[in-house]
Amino acid sequence: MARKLAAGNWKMNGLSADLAEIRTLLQAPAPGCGVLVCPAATLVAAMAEACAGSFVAVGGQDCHAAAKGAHTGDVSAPMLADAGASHVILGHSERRADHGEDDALVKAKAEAALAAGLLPVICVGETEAERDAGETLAVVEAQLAGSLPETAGLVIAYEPVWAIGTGRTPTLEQIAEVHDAMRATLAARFGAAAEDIPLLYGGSVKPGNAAEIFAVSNVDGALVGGASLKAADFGAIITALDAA
Ligand SMILES: O=C(CO)COP(=O)(O)O
Repeated sequence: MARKLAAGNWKMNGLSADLAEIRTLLQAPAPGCGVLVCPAATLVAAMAEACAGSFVAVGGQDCHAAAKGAHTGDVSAPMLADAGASHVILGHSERRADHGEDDALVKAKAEAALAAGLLPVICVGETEAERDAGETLAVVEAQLAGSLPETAGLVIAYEPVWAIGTGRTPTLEQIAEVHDAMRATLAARFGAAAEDIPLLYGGSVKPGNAAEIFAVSNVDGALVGGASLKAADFGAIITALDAA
């Protein structure tokens, strides 16, 4: 069984004053599930310091495929690890859309992350047009085939693009269909190790819908955007996962 994981993606939000939300989160008793928060690169070191020795792990939101070099504005996996990160989100649909990232680049970044000792959180998911065309499983399978690293030390997040920041979510049956298919694909690829890969759902997860999503087959947690910014909301989602 994969360890359950509640992950927060702060996206391009958060100034140093917002670390107060993390300090509030840390006042709760440590849950049994894993907890991860991924702030912008500017906050990784300060958040890692605030979370040192606590139940909250810290991650980046992207890394370059190279360990260092002439890549102005980019951050490498060793830099994130050096700042105290243990994870890095890769292939988020916002990066695929905003920066033209394709599966091959996501895979190269994942290999770089693993080489630096970071656990990649690889994001996949269909657009609304792809779902309407009945292509959801094919799109997700192709993204997994193209973007996974060679080894099974990773986390996968299924994030339908049309559910991100919209307040809309797939039905529980639709989530189960994709998560079951992803587990089967991972088993074919990695064998028994696939059971240990946490499969997160992401897209408009809130305190009000978390419990029902966490009860879905092969859902091991969530990658939470907007509702991870406030300790009260993210704390409620963590509590729901812990109880699932
Ligand atoms: O993209 C997401 C997490 O990576 C989901 O964002 P929201 O939870 O704001 O819909």
